[in-house]
Amino acid sequence: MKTMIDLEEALQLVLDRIQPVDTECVGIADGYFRVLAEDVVSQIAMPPFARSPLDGYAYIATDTDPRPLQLKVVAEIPAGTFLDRVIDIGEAVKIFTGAPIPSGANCVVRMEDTEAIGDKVRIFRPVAPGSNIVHKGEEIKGGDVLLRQGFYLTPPAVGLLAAVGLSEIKVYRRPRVGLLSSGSELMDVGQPLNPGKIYNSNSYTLRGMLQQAGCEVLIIPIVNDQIDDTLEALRKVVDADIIITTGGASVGDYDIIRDAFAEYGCEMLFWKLNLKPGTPASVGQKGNQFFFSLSGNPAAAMVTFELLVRPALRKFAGRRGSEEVFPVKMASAFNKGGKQRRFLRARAVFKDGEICADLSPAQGSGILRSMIGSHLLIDVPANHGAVEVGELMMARWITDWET
Ligand SMILES: Nc1nc2c(c(=O)[nH]1)N[C@H]1C(S)=C(S)[C@@H](COP(=O)(O)OP(=O)(O)OC[C@H]3O[C@@H](n4cnc5c(N)ncnc54)[C@H](O)[C@@H]3O)O[C@H]1N2
Ligand code: MOO
Repeated sequence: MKTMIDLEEALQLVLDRIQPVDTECVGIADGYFRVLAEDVVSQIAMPPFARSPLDGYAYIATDTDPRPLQLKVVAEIPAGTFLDRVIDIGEAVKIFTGAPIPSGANCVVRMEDTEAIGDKVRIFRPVAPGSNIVHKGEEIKGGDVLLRQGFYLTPPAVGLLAAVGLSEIKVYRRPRVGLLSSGSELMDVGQPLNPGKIYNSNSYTLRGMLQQAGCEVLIIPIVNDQIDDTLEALRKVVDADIIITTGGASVGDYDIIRDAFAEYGCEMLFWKLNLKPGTPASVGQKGNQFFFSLSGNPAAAMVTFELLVRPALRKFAGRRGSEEVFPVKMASAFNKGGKQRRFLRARAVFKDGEICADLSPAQGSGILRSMIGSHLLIDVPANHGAVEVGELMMARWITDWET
């Protein structure tokens, strides 16, 4: 088994073996945060007809209209209706925002620049031909590919599906992820804390991150530092695509997770990443199931989730693209240079006209609070030395984005 490998090598080892999950059809209201399994082509234009963006009057403008211009009002078109008649020169139609432009009209003047006088309208500021018309298909043409296979369906993307009248879509099934917190010191919330124990927070943190990533989460009750108990727990989630454990990952006598994985029949792909925090992570595979062992330290578990598990989830879920990395200017310093590559948690702040990275004051791998309000992971290469204010560092977002 490989050990102490670079993140990129670890990702390659894992991603090369992952196949996307199968697909299913769902109603679009069940499509949020799912991944499209087909290209979506619009059958209709949007808007489906030329429409008015204003409340006002539609008429036939010329380049030589007098000021004011007086026209006869021959009809009214509230939104949701249409006028079954062509309008002529000298005529106007009272029209409301979102209503179809009547045949013949070539402009809309806004209500505020007009005055109604009986069945006439006086237009103080006549507009040029073509003014204030939203053309048919301005946003979407019939036959346009709206969204590609592999697209992560954000709320506006689901809105777009609705806008073109789609009620069902083909998506990848949600990856099923079993979540196991290992540690004899752990207790679940809802009971008084016993001596030497701590509350299990990792299951709650990771559960939410998995839900946001569009996964179905199977929570496995806390498991003691015992191989037999761990094996029994693993057998309960045989239909999970991925199993994530936290704790028991390092070198202590009670760090039994790797042994449990091996005894369960996993081929171990690697143990230990050459980075901090979260060094003792490992990944195993048994058939189509993948097993991620993350550090029990709460912030380390989150960071390695971002670096290692999230890209794997993307591939499982059928998503396109990969996490973006980009340079960001540092708004604060970090003096503890080290031999190992390190990912620092930072808040994205606006400073001197730029978005900068302000480091969380606590960077310990056990400090969960350091993740709250942190938006970025700053990649500090091995042997980089101190990180200085104003220095440009490579960063990635801590969250899920469509790409
Ligand atoms: N002799 C060595 N000791 C350690 C090494 C090493 O290389 N040599 N590595 C250290 C590093 S780095 C890390 S990271 C941790 C990883 O330890 P484990 O993954 O085995 O995690 P645990 O020991 O089980 O837990 C660490 C810490 O986190 C707390 N924890 C565990 N699970 C949860 C949970 N579900 N919710 C909240 N908190 C949790 C646990 O109580 C510990 O305090 O090992 C170092 N040691
Ligand atoms: O690899 Mo550990 O998370 O630094 O303490």
